Amino acid sequence: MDERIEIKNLNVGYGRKQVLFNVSLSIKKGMFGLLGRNGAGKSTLMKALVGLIPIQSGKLNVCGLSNNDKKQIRSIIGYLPQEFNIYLNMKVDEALEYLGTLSEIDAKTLKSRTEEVLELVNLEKDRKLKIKALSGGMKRRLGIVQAILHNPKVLIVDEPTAGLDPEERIRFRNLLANLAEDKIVILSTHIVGDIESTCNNLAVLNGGRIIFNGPTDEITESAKGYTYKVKVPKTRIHDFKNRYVITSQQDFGEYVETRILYKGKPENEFKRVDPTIEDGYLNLLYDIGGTK
Ligand SMILES: Nc1ncnc2c1ncn2[C@@H]1O[C@H](COP(=O)(O)OP(=O)(O)OP(=O)(O)O)[C@@H](O)[C@H]1O
Repeated sequence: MDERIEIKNLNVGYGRKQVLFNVSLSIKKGMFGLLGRNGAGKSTLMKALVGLIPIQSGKLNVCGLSNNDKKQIRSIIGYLPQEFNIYLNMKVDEALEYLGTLSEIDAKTLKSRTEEVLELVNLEKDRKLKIKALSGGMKRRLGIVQAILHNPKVLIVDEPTAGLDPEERIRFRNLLANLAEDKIVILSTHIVGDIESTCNNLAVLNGGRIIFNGPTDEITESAKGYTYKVKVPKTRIHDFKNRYVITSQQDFGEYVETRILYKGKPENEFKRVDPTIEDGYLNLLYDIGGTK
């Protein structure tokens, strides 16, 4: 079976409100990042892929299955929605048994698969805990368990690291990267760091349109030659902020060290630096010309 997701000229909306406009993407095995501001349409795209909302027009093909084969598509996709809060009063193992049965996994396979996956996400010792007693990070890992119980070819995770502490965030990213060795994993997020450390390819969605689709390095390169560090005296900072796109700043008392994106002729005190993926992303989001 073809291990690719092909999306062509996809249009999706809610009632009269159109949210996705002519989205086209080709996604292959490994980790793929979908980056965009809040409200850009990431969750809508994820839901359309899983078949939870209808598409207005366009084509979807998931590993050889077209969007008309909804039931079959669901059987090869695992999905962790943004809000994952199921069966709070059930114990971890009870919930998995229930979910596995709903997915029509036979009892013997379910038992061995549950063991395997709980171990993979390091929750094997917590199987007797009630779901409401799990921490945010544990709950997210349980979310992955329910999504991969039926061993899908595709795993879709929507904003999975929001609210996690740094250690749990790294653990979660590594887990996804391991899973991506033999699956298509789509990670939707507005956190640039999540993409930077795990995804070789990404798309940026802005206002329901794809504004970038390509290798992660390429987005970083887009800000090359336009990224500067500038030490700005406190007395000038207000005016400076009005003129330039500041991507970060650090206060050193007498002066503020800023990082800016700027395409005009630099001033003497501008020190050119190598861009990060965040600079590249912001360069795309803002239409950066000369000064603001
Ligand atoms: N059920 C719905 N009915 C009507 N409009 C909706 C619905 N769900 C989402 N929208 C709208 O669609 C647009 C895209 O929302 P979506 O949740 O897909 O964005 P997102 O990129 O996932 O954002 P976030 O990171 O905040 O979840 C927003 O304007 C939102 O208000």
